[in-house]
Amino acid sequence: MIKSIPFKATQQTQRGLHKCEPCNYKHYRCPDVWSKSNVLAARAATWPLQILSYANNFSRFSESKKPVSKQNKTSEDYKFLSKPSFVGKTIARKRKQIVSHDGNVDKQSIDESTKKSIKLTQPNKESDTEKNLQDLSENKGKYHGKSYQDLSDDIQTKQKPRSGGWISSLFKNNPEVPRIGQRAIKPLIEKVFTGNTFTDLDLHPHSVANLDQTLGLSELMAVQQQAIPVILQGRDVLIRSQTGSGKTLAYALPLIEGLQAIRPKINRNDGIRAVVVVPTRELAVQTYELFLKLVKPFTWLVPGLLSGGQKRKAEKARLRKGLSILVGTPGRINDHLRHTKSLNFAKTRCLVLDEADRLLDMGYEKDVAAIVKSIEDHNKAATYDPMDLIKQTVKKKIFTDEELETNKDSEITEIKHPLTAIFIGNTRQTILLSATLTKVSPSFHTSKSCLENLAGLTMVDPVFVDTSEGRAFVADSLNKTNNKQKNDTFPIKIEKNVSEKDDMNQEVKQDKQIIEEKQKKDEAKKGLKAFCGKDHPQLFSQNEIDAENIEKHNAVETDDSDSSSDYEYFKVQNKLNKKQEDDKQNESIQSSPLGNNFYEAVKSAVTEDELVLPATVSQTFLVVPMKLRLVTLCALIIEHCVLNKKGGKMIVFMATLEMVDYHTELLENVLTGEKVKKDNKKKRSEKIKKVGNTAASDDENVSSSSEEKSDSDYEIDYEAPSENKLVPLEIEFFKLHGSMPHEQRMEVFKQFREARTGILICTDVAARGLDVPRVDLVLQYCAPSSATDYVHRVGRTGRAAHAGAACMFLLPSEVEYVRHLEEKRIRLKQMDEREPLEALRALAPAAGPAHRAAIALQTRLEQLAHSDKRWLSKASRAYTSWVRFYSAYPREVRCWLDAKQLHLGHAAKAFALRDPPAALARRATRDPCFKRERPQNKLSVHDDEEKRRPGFPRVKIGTAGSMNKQSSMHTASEFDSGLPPLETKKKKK
Ligand SMILES: Nc1ncnc2c1ncn2[C@@H]1O[C@H](COP(=O)(O)OP(=O)(O)OP(=O)(O)O)[C@@H](O)[C@H]1O
Repeated sequence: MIKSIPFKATQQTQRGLHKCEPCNYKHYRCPDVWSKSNVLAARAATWPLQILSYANNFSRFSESKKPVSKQNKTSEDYKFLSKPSFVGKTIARKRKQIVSHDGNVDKQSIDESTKKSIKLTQPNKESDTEKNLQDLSENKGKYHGKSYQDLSDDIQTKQKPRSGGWISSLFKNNPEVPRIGQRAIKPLIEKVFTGNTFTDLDLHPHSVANLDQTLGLSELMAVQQQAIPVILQGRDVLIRSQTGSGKTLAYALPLIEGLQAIRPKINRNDGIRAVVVVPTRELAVQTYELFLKLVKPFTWLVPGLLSGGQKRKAEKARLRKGLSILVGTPGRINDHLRHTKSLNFAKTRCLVLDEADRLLDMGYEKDVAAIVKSIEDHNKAATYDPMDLIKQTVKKKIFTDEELETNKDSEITEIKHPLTAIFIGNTRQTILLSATLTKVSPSFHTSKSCLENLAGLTMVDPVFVDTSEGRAFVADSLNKTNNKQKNDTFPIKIEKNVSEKDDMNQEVKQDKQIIEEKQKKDEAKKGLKAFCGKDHPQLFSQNEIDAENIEKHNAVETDDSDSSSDYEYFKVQNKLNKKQEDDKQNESIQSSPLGNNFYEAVKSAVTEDELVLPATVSQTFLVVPMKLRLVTLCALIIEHCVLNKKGGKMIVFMATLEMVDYHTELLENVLTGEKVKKDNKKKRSEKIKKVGNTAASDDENVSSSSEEKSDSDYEIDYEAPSENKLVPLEIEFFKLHGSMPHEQRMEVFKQFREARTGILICTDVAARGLDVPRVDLVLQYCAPSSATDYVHRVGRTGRAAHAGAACMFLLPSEVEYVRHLEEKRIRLKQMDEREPLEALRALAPAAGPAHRAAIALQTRLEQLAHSDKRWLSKASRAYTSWVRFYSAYPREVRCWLDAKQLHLGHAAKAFALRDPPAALARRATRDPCFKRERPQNKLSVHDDEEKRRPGFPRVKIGTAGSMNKQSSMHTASEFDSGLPPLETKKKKK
């Protein structure tokens, strides 16, 4: 018999003994009905239903949760709480009271009703449990082994889209868009073409003819006019010239000129004479292709390519056959240095680092250092001659015009260019190039600067070629006879007042003394330091040059570079010059024709952190609230690629490869109706199949149709409200990022180069060096990590003096980033962010005004992103990767690109997601495909790798590589060599 014991809150209840709801007993756990397993089973069976009903019942649920006002409660309501001795967590429930008509509690009826309720509830609960267990067994297949995330994703994707009026929050609660004016910045201008032709240079006539016939080039570009003679002189050169100004040809042409002149003619078995290192595979291919074209008249010169992703075996075979010029990425070259015996640099006399600032950054420093060291080691091993060492004849010889004339009868006259002599001699030439070769590279924040931290490179008396107007023209000073003529083309305005020199105050004199002491010290070392341009006698007053000095200065030494003292030297020099500027010294350089050009050039071009962009590119930015970013991007694409009658070609830069993958697929499906097309195609083919299978049994048909029906219940209805109907457009999409398979990467690059119109969505892998014709718009969907990255991205348009446009998306919180760019003399104009949305009317003509069209588009984007689990996980991955990227912006730009300012809920909308950020992060972290991005520069000489692969030389160099770990995280995968990763040691169980 079931006994009713009136429940009392005692000390025991505090310890866990509590009233059991179904049987009204007080015990720890009900032994028969509510066993733990039963409770769990019953709960599990009702999960999906609970979740489903959660959304619909939310409002009711919240209503029922409304607190009961205290005033309506009687003392009876607080029956068990009134006990003064009770302090604990157990909350007494209000027992059902039966109140008689006169208002008193009817105790007898309580007992009866309690008995009744026990009698009634006991069997009911049992039957509920049975039902739950039955449910569970029925749904076992469906929900078994599924996590909460899976179930919630199921529900998300199977929910039907809402029919009827769609209330969108797209234009609500957006922050105000600030309008910031433009500062009066005068951007630096560079002249692109000179008006001179290739025939004006001392080049082989076949080369000139080939340029005209194969490449259609006849007019010289500024950087070519300045750099080619200097390189032919055999000098070490640093070349800084704006993007798309023809730097590749500026070094490739003289290299071939020097090599073709070697007599007897070299052949491919003679060994690699020149090595060109570039940061990305695409750039390597592009450079290699240019060399192939340039060597056409000189068939005995063979260029070769070593870039990641290709089969190592094929590359080995190519190396075995022999090459004269090697173009490659650092990782791959290093790999072959370790594994391919036939790769030997014994005869390498020229090293070119294209995009040098990048190569000496991003952790590549080690790879470059390893290449430099290999060149030196191979050279030493090949030229080991004890007699040579005794004679100490290893020195660099720079031939001047006088020398060439006076030694007419000697063997030197047989060599047209000193560069040829370098190729057959024992010294080495180093050429560094970049559009952003600045002394204070943004990624270097130590006292060591970019140019002083050159991965073990030694540059002897380097010449700095800078083509921007108003800056010194170093190459002129090399050749006295040509000086005047060249100065006419590029006037130098270096101001210097000799008369006032004597009146310098004491401080300046002291500074001067320091410099002199430094010079003496250097002379005492009998060698020259890299970048100590003032030490180069040819660059200063001609009277001061004597033969002995030249001899001294030209002697190559092997002392370690004392970069910190160099840095002091530069500082003092700066101080001096500022002083001189303040004093308004107005004497022109013409008064001293060979003034300290080199020093001035280095001072103005290297110490100032100013960046130059082609004047033909119009630069703008749009401040777009987070929620509107995706629709605005679509609008710009439509405006540029569809509404533009000429047909536009554009590049969109995004932060991460997950973003590139997701956005390319999403936009392609929605804007071109790819998904609808595919679905229709599928339906049609299914129909055809069905017609063909009329002989199939009726039973089968019935079962299949029922299956179809159940599936279609969850399908997204693309025919939904006509207002939301989008017109499919003709746009060709391409994508490019570092994690794509090599073949696909090359194919995309090739296709996009050949395409007349289209849109390339990519990471920063396409930011440097790529020369894609007819790109007329560069869109930066995510702000770049530095001003130099901005320059290189924008530099993909407006190449070779063609017109171009660049646009950058900024959030209202990021708007001050423009000021940062202005500090670097980059000037951008703000555009009205509402204007591009008008283009969406072409996509959704039925929607009416632009904002309705935007809502229709956003709805469709969200529908697709939630159409199945694959889409959901892709979207969540893209979102999470972007959040991670954003929070890892380098410190120097973090004050403008601050992750704390982000509204993550709005950001989800920009990825066409509806979930709250926490749910998105949860989904992404549970996704097995989504690994935390790690640097994949597999062939870098990391310390741990050295331990695993003993024998590979460890190169001690500066710490610049590690300085930029964060930014390397963003794009490290772009520099993957394509080789399988090193085997990791398996942990013992
Ligand atoms: N003398 C010339 N006349 C006309 N076009 C030229 C000339 N020299 C080079 N070009 C063209 O200019 C374009 C840009 O050249 P290149 O890629 O060498 O530029 P770059 O300075 O290396 O650019 P980036 O800094 O972006 O790497 C190429 O399409 C090339 O064919």
